[in-house]
Amino acid sequence: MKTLKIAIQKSGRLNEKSVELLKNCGLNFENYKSSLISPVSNFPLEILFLRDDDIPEYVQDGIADLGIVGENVIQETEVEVSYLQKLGFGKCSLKIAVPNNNSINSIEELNGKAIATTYPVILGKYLKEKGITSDIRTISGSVEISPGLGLSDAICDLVSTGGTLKSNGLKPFADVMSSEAVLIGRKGSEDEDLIKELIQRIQSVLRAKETKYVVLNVERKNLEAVTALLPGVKSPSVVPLAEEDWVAVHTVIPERDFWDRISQLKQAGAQGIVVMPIEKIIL
Ligand SMILES: Nc1ncnc2c1ncn2[C@@H]1O[C@H](COP(=O)(O)OP(=O)(O)OP(=O)(O)O)[C@@H](O)[C@H]1O
Ligand SMILES: O=P(O)(O)OC[C@H]1O[C@H](OP(=O)(O)OP(=O)(O)O)[C@H](O)[C@@H]1O
Ligand SMILES: [Mg+2]
Repeated sequence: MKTLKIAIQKSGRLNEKSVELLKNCGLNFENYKSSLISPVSNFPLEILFLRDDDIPEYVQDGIADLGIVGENVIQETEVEVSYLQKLGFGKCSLKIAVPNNNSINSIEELNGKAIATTYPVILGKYLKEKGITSDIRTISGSVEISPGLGLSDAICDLVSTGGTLKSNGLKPFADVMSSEAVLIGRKGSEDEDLIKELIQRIQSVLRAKETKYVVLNVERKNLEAVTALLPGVKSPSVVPLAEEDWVAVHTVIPERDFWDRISQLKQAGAQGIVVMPIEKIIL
């Protein structure tokens, strides 16, 4: 049987979450990064630990069948790959930022200005679309210090909390793109059975993360009001309790509006609400 290869980041922002996701999919492997390649003992898969910048091309060229990498890196490397699944971590935005005391107030004022970035391709396309010509200065890291050093008037870099911008006296100015980690595959790989199986496992883990398992007690006379608040569930399980006229309801609730839903359930008569994490949801 064919052995698949999946490329993940060796170390950095996406490494831990990528390893966690694959382990949650029931894949057994040693996380020895020094070996750079780790066989999975219970699935025909090998894990390649790489610099994130190299992952899109490895996948495009078929050296790896799959990869986990930020959308920003895919756009920057301009590869032809299939986007198979958004993964919900590594969320950040690529932004243009300027020094706090800077007088740049509109995007047009970036004309003729120097912008330092590690994302010259994405920034170049963005500026072109806006009809702006700036001097893009490509550097490989620590972009935020470049205005302070007199190397540029503005920067274009990834932002999540905004802490790095703030501590370098910069303010965000324009959103270029938002990004998160995604599973990518070689073009056409989505039709392969082993890849379909892996995607299905990943989706079952992601679905479970978005949902909580809830057990609550309710008096029969309030059962209808309580179940009316659980529209997403086909048919919650209703189990009789030793105490007559009382039942236990087992259901799942989306993480998104969890606390709102819980307070509505309480108002409708739910009591003794127990909430449990879900490991996987397989449709
Ligand atoms: N502050 C952040 N918050 C959330 N996600 C981020 C943040 N910064 C970067 N990312 C995402 O994580 C990815 C990896 O970031 P990291 O800083 O580890 O990259 P790197 O230094 O280029 O690593 P490598 O050594 O693999 O080349 C980025 O491409 C982006 O998609
Ligand atoms: O908005 P914040 O939460 O402060 O995050 C933004 C910072 O995170 C990333 O760098 P990282 O810390 O990954 O270091 P690196 O550039 O050396 O990889 C990015 O390049 C920013 O510098
Ligand atoms: Mg990198």
